Amino acid sequence: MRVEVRDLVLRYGEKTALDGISLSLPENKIYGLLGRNGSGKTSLLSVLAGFRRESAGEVLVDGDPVFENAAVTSRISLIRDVGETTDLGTVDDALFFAEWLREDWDAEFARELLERFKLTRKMTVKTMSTGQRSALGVIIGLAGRAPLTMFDESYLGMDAPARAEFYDVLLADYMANPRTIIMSSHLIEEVSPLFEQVVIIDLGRLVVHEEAQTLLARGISVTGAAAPVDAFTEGLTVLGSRQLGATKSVMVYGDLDEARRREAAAAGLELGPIAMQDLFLHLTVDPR
Ligand SMILES: Nc1ncnc2c1ncn2[C@@H]1O[C@H](COP(=O)(O)OP(=O)(O)OP(=O)(O)O)[C@@H](O)[C@H]1O
Repeated sequence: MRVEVRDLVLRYGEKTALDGISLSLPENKIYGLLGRNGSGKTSLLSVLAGFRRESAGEVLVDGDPVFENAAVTSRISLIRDVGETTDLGTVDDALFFAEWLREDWDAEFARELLERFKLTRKMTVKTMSTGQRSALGVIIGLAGRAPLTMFDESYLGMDAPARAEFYDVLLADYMANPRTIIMSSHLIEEVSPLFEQVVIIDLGRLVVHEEAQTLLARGISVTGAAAPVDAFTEGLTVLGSRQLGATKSVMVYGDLDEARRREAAAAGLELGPIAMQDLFLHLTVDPR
């Protein structure tokens, strides 16, 4: 499903959580939604899922408004963080409910996922560990095959091997059954290889919406003797810098054409990539 958001504002009383976000997400891609704590990720996903009504602006999924539109919301799945499924009975009850809710539910796939994540149908959700509850959320999200599926940090409770398993399964299933997937996460380095496009929000505003590869290509570290590094990076958008003795490394954000790259080489400077995590840190404001 394709998502169009225009001038979206969401207020909680006096608090403005989303402050005029416009976004256009073509269908059948995997999107990463990144932002610091309190930047508005959960708020945005809640509005996209129709859990909350926008205070202003427009939210369209496949061209239709979302809020109180069952025909659209029945095809949207938002898997939130752990804990929200705690008052359900057993795993079997949770799966039964999910199957009833989701028209594209794949019962065989759900069975396979239960085995992969080592859950049994008899387990009582309330007494399951955090990681097991996360896994249940992930199973419901994957087997639901909703045309718009969103994971709001839902897999953070799982341990590293379980998360790796989730990423593998997600990618394989997405290839076989393309759909629009939005994932919010704090584990940027870990999940960023999955993203085709990245959306970064900060303080309720859109900071970046880019192809992941383009975003990574725009982040460049320039390393060498301090004086030529300073001369080369003057006028560029500098994200941060480090100096060790006479060697300086400056992170810049922008497009460097071939001529500029040759110029750097001629000045004895080394150009290198920046990790997604570093780009993220420097493109957003520390809320503390
Ligand atoms: N129900 C609410 N009532 C009042 N303010 C809220 C409510 N929910 C969220 N907020 C505020 O709105 C802002 C955005 O919150 P949101 O939960 O969307 O951020 P987030 O990016 O998902 O954060 P995190 O990464 O910490 O989960 C925050 O300042 C938060 O305090």
